[in-house]
Amino acid sequence: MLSAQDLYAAKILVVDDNRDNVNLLLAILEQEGYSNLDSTTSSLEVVARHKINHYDLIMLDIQMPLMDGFKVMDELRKLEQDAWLPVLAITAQPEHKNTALEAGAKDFISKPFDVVEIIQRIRNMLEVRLHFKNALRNNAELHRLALHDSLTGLPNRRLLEDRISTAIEHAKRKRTHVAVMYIDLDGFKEVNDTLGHESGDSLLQLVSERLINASRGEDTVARIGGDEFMVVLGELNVPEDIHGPAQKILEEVARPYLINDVDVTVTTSIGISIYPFDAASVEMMMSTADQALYEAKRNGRNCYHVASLEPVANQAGSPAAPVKSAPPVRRDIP
Ligand SMILES: Nc1nc2c(ncn2[C@@H]2O[C@H](COP(=O)(O)OP(=O)(O)OP(=O)(O)O)[C@@H](O)[C@H]2O)c(=O)[nH]1
Repeated sequence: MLSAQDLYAAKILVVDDNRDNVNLLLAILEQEGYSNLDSTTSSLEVVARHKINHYDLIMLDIQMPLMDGFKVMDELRKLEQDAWLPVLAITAQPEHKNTALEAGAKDFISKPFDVVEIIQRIRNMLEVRLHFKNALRNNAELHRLALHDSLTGLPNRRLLEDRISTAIEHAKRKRTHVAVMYIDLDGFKEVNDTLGHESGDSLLQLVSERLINASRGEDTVARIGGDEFMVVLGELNVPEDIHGPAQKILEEVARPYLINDVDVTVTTSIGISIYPFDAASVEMMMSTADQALYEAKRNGRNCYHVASLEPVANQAGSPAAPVKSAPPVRRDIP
């Protein structure tokens, strides 16, 4: 819903080469309660100012020297390609009214000014403009929600698949490697069972932050459900480059968390697939990483397993010691 506060805070630009007309319109607007007002007598300034200020309404005189209102609207339309041109044309010439509407103005006011009419037309236009802006904002929010996990704000599976696909395309062109890490917390169910679901949620949020901190800005960290996350690392020069990030994630996640004054520790297991060795498609990358995760769990948890590589034996009696895969055998990129 649009509030009176929203309406009166709308950004309005008054453009007329006659300073008296500008002052009169500003006085009418101020008297009505509008507080975010700007003005100019130079039509040449309108586009540059709109670029910076994104006005909700531009009251634009049509007959002006150097650049008339029609030319100004031509330029404004280039800025507002998918949007709604917030122009209220001002004209003394009856024959300009239709032309102004055809040129993109949403409405017009005539000179000499009729104050009651001006106030109503401004209000009508602003209502449409502000509803339009809200709709755009809501659309953007819906789009964000469709692609992100609501608990952690991380990309969800849908966005993740897109990112893996882009990373593979990039790697094909650059002849580099992509790694997909399938990350699953060890014994997370026990946290829920002993501390409650809310603490479990907090832990998932804190783990998300740790994963982001342990990754590069260009990597994608996603939550794909429950206590399962994925990290996509692009532009690996050699497959061996995965050992550092995997080890870092194991260590970061394993540092203690303070949740409602309780120290909580949790470890994680990671399955890793590497393009182009393990898989050439998004689905295969994810399912191969899943199988590798199964191996990591089987190997004692708190470790990572790279699908294409053979793991070395777990260090007996030391659950905290990660099982590392053997150094990879170098293969040429197909
Ligand atoms: N708090 C919380 N719990 C969740 C959420 N989604 C799933 N879970 C719980 O997370 C647990 C995940 O199950 P598992 O992966 O089998 O649990 P685990 O103890 O980590 O098992 P391992 O991976 O074998 O170590 C289940 O108990 C789910 O109920 C959530 O959004 N919040």
